Amino acid sequence: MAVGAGCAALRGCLRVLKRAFSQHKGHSGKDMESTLQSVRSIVPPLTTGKHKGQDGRIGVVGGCREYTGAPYFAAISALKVGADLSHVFCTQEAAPVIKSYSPELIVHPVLDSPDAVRAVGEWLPRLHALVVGPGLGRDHVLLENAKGILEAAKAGGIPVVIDADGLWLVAQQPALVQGYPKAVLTPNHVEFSRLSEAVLGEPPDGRDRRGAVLRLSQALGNVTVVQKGERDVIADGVQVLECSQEGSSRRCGGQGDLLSGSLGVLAHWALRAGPEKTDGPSPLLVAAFGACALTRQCSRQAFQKHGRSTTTTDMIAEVGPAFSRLFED
Ligand SMILES: NC(=O)C1=CN([C@@H]2O[C@H](COP(=O)(O)OP(=O)(O)OC[C@H]3O[C@@H](n4cnc5c(N)ncnc54)[C@H](O)[C@@H]3O)[C@@H](O)[C@H]2O)[C@@H](O)CC1
Ligand SMILES: Nc1ncnc2c1ncn2[C@@H]1O[C@H](COP(=O)(O)OP(=O)(O)OP(=O)(O)O)[C@@H](O)[C@H]1O
Ligand SMILES: [Mg+2]
Repeated sequence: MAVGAGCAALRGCLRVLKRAFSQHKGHSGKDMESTLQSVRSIVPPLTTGKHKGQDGRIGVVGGCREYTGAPYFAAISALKVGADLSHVFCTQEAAPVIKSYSPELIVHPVLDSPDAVRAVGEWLPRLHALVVGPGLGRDHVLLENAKGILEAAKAGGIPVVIDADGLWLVAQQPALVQGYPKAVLTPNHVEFSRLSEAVLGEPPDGRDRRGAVLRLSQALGNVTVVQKGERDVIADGVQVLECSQEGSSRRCGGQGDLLSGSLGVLAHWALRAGPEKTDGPSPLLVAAFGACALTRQCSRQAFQKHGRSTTTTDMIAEVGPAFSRLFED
């Protein structure tokens, strides 16, 4: 018993040392392959003995008058990656639009109601992960409701992926995610600058992206941060990974939504598998790397077929084949 506990502690120490040593070095092709292998280890097997919901019940908080595509892209991506149920919590006006895109999503028209936080809160215990922000918009009432939902998710220990206007909210109130170990932020270039200025009081150093992402992550109490770009840079306060999986030169809107929706499922799978399985990088680093690689591979495959006319819908059609290619072959 004591020997077993000692071995587990030693393995834990070795993991931390390995992570600390890899903090400053580049991420080579060999590292990429070993991280992809870690992603493969968290993917749950498809077996006949499972019940609906076991492989993931994901919620997306977003969808308003202006933006109905973003929450749809995030929620459908979660399903296509392998979640069993995908919910969207949006405004009353956005709900019929999102429902009409897909009969597969469960759409709750609650986000602009006076008791939005209670209504979503009732669902939270049934969700494995929450994606906050795609298509949320910047309306004050919606942001306040998203804030209440985020606080309830934290109180319930639910993993949260924060993207798009959810990051706008966090830039106004960084304390919302400060030190929450199950949070992942997925800023694009502009969102990253905004967050850095809000949290660190200065714009990021563009010559040292790895350092800039690590500093933001540390300042937020080791929250996982994914800076999207030509290469995706991912840090969890201790270690930095880069994903340079080949994507495409198409920069149509919605690709980030595919990433955040996929990450919702992968975060759940990775945390469930735990650090013993991911062996080296933390579960959320592995999940984030997996979502980045998958999004870029979808972009590559869609671009091979559609070239300049590639849109996010074409990329979503590639989620299945891209996932198999990266994580199952
Ligand atoms: N079909 C839809 O419904 C979509 C809705 N979206 C939503 O639109 C809302 C606003 O999102 P935005 O991403 O526009 O955020 P912002 O409103 O903060 O705008 C960011 C601006 O930065 C620019 N930008 C992005 N990457 C850049 C880079 N590398 N260098 C320089 N400029 C860069 C963009 O063109 C954009 O104008 C969010 O709610 C988002 O989810 C997007 O997700 C796209 C798809
Ligand atoms: N210059 C680039 N070259 C290759 N891939 C890129 C480039 N910029 C972004 N990407 C990839 O595109 C995906 C989305 O990143 P992007 O910066 O477009 O997010 P976003 O602006 O939040 O998207 P959205 O329109 O969904 O809000 C990520 O997987 C990222 O790796
Ligand atoms: Mg975005």
